[in-house]
Amino acid sequence: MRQAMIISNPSSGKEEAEQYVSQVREILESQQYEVVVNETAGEGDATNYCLSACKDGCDLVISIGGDGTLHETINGMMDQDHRPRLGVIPLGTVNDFARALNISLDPEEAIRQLRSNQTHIVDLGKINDRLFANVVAAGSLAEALFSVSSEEKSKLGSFAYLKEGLKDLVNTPANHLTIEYDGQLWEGESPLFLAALTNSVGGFEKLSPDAEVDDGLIHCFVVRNISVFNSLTLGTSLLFGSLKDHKDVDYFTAKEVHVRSDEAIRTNVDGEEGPALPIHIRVLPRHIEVIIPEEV
Ligand SMILES: Nc1ncnc2c1ncn2[C@@H]1O[C@H](COP(=O)(O)OP(=O)(O)OP(=O)(O)O)[C@@H](O)[C@H]1O
Repeated sequence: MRQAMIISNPSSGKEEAEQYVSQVREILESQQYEVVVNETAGEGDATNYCLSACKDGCDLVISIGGDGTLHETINGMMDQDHRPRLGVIPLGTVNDFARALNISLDPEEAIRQLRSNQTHIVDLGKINDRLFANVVAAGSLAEALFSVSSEEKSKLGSFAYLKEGLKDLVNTPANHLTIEYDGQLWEGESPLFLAALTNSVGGFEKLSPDAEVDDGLIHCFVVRNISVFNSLTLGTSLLFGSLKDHKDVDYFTAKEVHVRSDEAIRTNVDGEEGPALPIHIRVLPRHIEVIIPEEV
């Protein structure tokens, strides 16, 4: 019999994971899976559960939770030769990974979509010694953007990021960054460096429109030191998705990126606090197979 593991975070979203677990279990059992359910109790649990799923040769792992739970889940697959197929039931406020794969943001619909026979083999990224599914952000503006509380995020959705970001943009100091990518160099002042694997960043689905989930590329955006005057147009670009064409933004793609600074700069990885600079990012092309909805 095929084996499936459900990893569910009872604290995600509106704390409604429990009611979805039985619906997911029902679908998997109807597909002849033997199902194990693991609820997370805190940080690291989803990683440990997924690691044991890899080691036990499990066929399928379903992550029920927000981007944080998904991030922890995929980290259980690090350095594993056997990586189970992945299903995603999004319960968070942003849900970038689900957005990028056209998985419904309505959990009940996403559960129905698990019956799909279609999968997509997608890239993952590695930052220092951990994996990421979506985005790495660094710089003072990233710190401002990602310091939004969960409550505020739930209330305002993606716009919370923008609201906080714009408020701080004018006063955000730039940091001196040195970015080496595929043998090239970018050096200068920047309040924000973004490295995206998918088109959806912070809930903005058009922010990185050229990024395909399996293109083997890291899509990098470096915001150059911006004047007060330009902060408004940059905000509009964040909203309407022309970030890479903005005159104060440098855009490039790479397979491998090193970012360093003499200043102490924290990063944000898939919406969670990440390592401080220096960072080494590389793409792991077509690394995991994810269940996606059938095309209609
Ligand atoms: N039982 C639990 N109680 C409280 N926190 C938990 C529990 N299990 C896991 N966690 C923590 O929850 C965090 C992940 O939350 P997740 O991102 O999935 O949901 P969310 O915060 O609702 O989503 P979003 O960030 O998109 O709003 C992780 O930091 C993890 O350590």
